[in-house]
Amino acid sequence: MHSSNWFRGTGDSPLRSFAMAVLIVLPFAFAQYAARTYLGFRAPLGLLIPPVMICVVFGGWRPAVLATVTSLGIGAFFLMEPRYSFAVASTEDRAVLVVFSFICSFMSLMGGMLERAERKAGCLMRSLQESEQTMRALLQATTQAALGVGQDGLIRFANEAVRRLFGYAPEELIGRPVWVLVPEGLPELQPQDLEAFFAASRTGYTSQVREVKARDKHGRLIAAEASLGMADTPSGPLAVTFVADITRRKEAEERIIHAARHDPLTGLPNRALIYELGAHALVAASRADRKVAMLFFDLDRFKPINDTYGHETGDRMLQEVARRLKAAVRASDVVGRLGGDEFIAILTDMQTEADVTHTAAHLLQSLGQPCRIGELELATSPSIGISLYPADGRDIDTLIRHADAAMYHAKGAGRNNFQFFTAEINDHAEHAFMLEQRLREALRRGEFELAYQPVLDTRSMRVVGAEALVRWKQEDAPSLPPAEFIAAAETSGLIHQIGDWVLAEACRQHDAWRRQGLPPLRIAVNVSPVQFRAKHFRRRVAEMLAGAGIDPACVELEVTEATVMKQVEQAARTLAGLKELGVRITLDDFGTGYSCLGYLSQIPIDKLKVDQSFVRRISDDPHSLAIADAVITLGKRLGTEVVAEGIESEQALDLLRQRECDHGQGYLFSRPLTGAQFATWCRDHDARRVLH
Ligand SMILES: Nc1nc2c(ncn2[C@@H]2O[C@H](COP(=O)(O)O[C@H]3[C@@H](O)[C@H](n4cnc5c(=O)[nH]c(N)nc54)O[C@@H]3COP(=O)(O)O)[C@@H](O)[C@H]2O)c(=O)[nH]1
Repeated sequence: MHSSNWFRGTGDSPLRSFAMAVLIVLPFAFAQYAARTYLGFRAPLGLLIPPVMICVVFGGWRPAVLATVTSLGIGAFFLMEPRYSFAVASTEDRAVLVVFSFICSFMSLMGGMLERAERKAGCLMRSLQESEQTMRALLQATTQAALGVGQDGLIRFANEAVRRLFGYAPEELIGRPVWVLVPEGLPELQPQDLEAFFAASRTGYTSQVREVKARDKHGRLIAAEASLGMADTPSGPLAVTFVADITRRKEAEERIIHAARHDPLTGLPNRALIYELGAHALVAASRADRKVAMLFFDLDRFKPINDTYGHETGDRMLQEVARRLKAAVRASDVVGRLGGDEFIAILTDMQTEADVTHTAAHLLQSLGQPCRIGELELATSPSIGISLYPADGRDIDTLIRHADAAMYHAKGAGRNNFQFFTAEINDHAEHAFMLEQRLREALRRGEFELAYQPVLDTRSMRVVGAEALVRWKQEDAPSLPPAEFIAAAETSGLIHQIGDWVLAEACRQHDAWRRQGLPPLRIAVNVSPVQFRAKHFRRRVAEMLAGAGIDPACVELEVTEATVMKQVEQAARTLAGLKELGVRITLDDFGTGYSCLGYLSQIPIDKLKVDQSFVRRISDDPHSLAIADAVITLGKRLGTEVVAEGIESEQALDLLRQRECDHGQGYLFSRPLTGAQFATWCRDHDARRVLH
């Protein structure tokens, strides 16, 4: 049967043709519907099926299709007379139509799936392209040089910023080994370690940041920071590195580190660096079985130069000393400044003590030469203490401590000389060290107490005040007088805490006497030169007074003449600050040594205290009497009160009274007493006075 017969066959009518067309289109429409419903998209390929099938069925291939269908046995089912047959088609045509519909559905389905796969692939491709473009744009936009390095160490990727950092065009770097850029400092990018880096990344290696030394095209070394990460690419893992130039940051860091380890005035190593370099020197000496000498320098008469000619001159002198010190030792030796006028030289690689002596003598000679500073020619000299490694100590701390002790010995031996540390100096230094430890303990345990010596009006013999004198009451031992521990407290700096305690305790006792009904009194407190020169002394006094709630006018601070004389201008400022607080100032030990009276008008004082060395001899020694006389007269001229200490006899008291010395204190009246004894003594004294 061919197509024309088929059209002309049974029931061959427009209606039959229409029915055939509907039957062909229906499965196709169904397939389209199914694809859209269940797969969610159109199947455009299915559109080709109807015309193809129509050609097949109605064209010359119809017999072949029928034969195939029949031979496959499918046709038998359809060739059977169906119970419900298509009214418009022959059995063969029905079979053909069923086969068509299967093929149609299958093709539509396949077409749909194909289309879906294509669309998915297209989407993936587009997103890949997008992310690659984004990545490229980001890598190009960043100011940091970005490199991609393969497992073989070759650069696979370089962004535009590499040009700025390394001087290479990006394309110049592609394919070149990364160690042309990173010659040192980043082990992961060295040939031998690169493999290990990649291996580590496979077992969960996380990104890291390293500081590296990189090299640019011109061989210049750059301080850089490399952030390393790992990327999986189709061609294998890639070490992705961002490299930032941190030269400026490193320079700033180095400046900060340098500043932290060097003395700003002389540029020499400071204490921290001296310890560090010294420790290295000791290790090296120990390996080579050599000696190291620690030289501790203190400049003689530097303070007066500083005070007289000003800090600028003093600073220039210290710079000159630093220069001479450096010039006099070898480059391998260490020269540093501990602070103030104290310098250190660590002489390494010494074989004998004679070597050290030779260098010390040379340094003494060099530093003793006058310094020309502007118009001035100023001379200082060093006192040098020397300790040796390993004999005098095996660590820097001990060596410096022992050299310092030897330096004090040199000062005591007339200055401008050097002294080696000895067993005798050691004993002395150890005693000082032990005393310092015991003082700390004493402060912690509250072992200090105050004794109070009455101060009387020489005319009326009324008690006008008390001088507070510190004592150290030791367990199972007699109390120690201040002469035994004040110097050690000053050296160790513990005097600040002790001084604070003395002032606070004296104020507390003053308040207690007031409450007990004692007449209004002034309380005198001794101030150490170390306390007086401390930066925050005024503030400390203000806090103490405020804490005690005492009327500041009742407090007399006793400062020695020597303390004031050492730095007159500075002392005058400090005294003026203290006066602003409302306290009174007494110049203690007046007449002992300095007696440069010209400065007295510059400083605000309320009282002069005639030193007890004159008062005790006032009746036997005309010279002492003359001095006491002069001090009292001077006090009158200056409008200050005058107090004489150390009055031990009626005779001395009479002489002082005759010269109108205002106040007096001494064993004639009373030895220093406890707070309670003082109150009783005052009452008894008043009673005796009334009776007389
Ligand atoms: N920084 C501080 N220094 C203090 C403090 N307390 C005392 N000191 C100073 O210690 C030095 C010795 O003092 P001290 O052993 O207490 O002796 C004082 C008196 O006991 C003694 N004195 C008093 N009258 C007489 C006397 O008639 N004869 C005699 N031989 N000695 C006597 O004099 C010392 C008082 O001296 P001064 O201070 O000059 O008035 C002494 O220098 C104290 O300053 C303190 O808390 N902090």
